[in-house]
Parts: sequence; C-alpha cells; structure tokens
Amino acid sequence: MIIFVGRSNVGKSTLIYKLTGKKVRRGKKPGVTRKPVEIVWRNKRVIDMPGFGFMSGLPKHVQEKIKTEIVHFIEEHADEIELAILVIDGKSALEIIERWEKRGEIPIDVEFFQFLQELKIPTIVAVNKLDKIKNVNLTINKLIEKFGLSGTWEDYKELFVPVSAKFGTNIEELKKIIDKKLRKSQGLRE
Ligand SMILES: Nc1nc2c(ncn2[C@@H]2O[C@H](COP(=O)(O)OP(=O)(O)OP(=O)(O)O)[C@@H](O)[C@H]2O)c(=O)[nH]1
Repeated sequence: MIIFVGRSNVGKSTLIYKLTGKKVRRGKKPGVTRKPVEIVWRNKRVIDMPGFGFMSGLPKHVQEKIKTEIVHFIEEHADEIELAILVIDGKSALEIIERWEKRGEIPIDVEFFQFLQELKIPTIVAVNKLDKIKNVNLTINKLIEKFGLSGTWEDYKELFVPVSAKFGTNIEELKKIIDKKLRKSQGLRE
C-alpha cells in the first residue's frame, strides 16, 4: 500500500494522476464527506488521504476530526504501508510552518513527517509546485531544518524530491525513487 498525505490543495490528486494516470475522484465539498480515496496501481493499493489542516469554510473541529481519522488510518495500516508520500506546497510550506512555530505550535506537516518516522514508514516528501519556487536549494535546506533533520539536501536526495505535478517536472525522478523505496521495503518484508 502507498499512501499520499498532505494539506488540502497542495496537489495530491494532481500528483497521483501524473504518476499513475488515474484520476482520484472525490466530492467537491472539502471536509465532512471526505474519506480516503483508493485506486489500484501496479497491483498496489494507492490511497489519497483527505487533505489536513486549514481549509476555508471548514470549522476547526472538523479539521481536527479529519486529522484524527488520518492518524488512526495510518496507525491501523502501519504494517501494510510500504511507502508514504507526504506532499507539500513548496511555495507556501515554509511560511506556514514559521507561522505555526511563532504561535508555539508544532506545524502539522512537521508533525505528520515525524509521526511517519516514528512508525518507521518509508517516506518521500514531494515538494510540489516547483514551478513557483524561486530558490529550490535554499527552500529544501530550510525545510530539512524545520523537519528536525540535520544536514543539507545533498544528504536527503531520496527524501526531499521537488516536483511540479501540474507541469510534469521531475516526475520521472520521483518515479525512480518510489520504485527504489518500494523495492527496499519489499526486501525488508521478505
Ligand atoms: N502551480 C502549480 N499548481 C499546481 C501544481 N500541482 C497542483 N497544482 C494546483 O493546485 C490545486 C490543487 O490541486 P489538487 O491536486 O486538487 O490538490 P489536493 O492536494 O488533492 O487537494 P485536496 O483535494 O483539497 O486535498 C489545483 O488548482 C492544481 O492545479 C503544481 O505543480 N504547480
């Protein structure tokens, strides 16, 4: 099983479509009605999780409920999840993370990343909307620090992968890294 997680509107569905050629259909209304959407790709279950975090017009308690449901889903399926792709919006992620930090809160992207690490789920952070990022190196180096890791992008080339789902940039590279990580987690299971 492969899961895609990330805030609302970061481009999860677009990325899944670019990678698999399959459309993940869901209701237009964000929030209450949203459940994980599943497709099958290369004989694997691929799950597009509902977007977490702020969504305009969505009450805070509903956001919290969605987050809790995602956490439960991941905990319940931890053994089956071969790979998690955490999608972030490369243009706005840092700004949002810094805003949360200023309020003394743990940014939700960082929280999810660390949660996946704790469960030892192989992870890729797809830094999407590359077309909107001015300085990719600087952005990813700062993200690495915010995610609580030490070192630079050079040390994490297979963890932080910039892509543009909309324009198809670097999708092939992402596919290669996905394949590699899937082979690795298969190896660990056998
Ligand atoms: N500029 C730019 N826009 C993108 C990119 N990828 C996705 N988008 C746009 O971002 C918006 C959200 O994309 P979705 O794929 O619906 O995002 P999502 O994360 O599935 O959103 P939720 O369904 O709310 O969870 C759409 O308008 C996309 O066209 C990208 O690489 N660059």
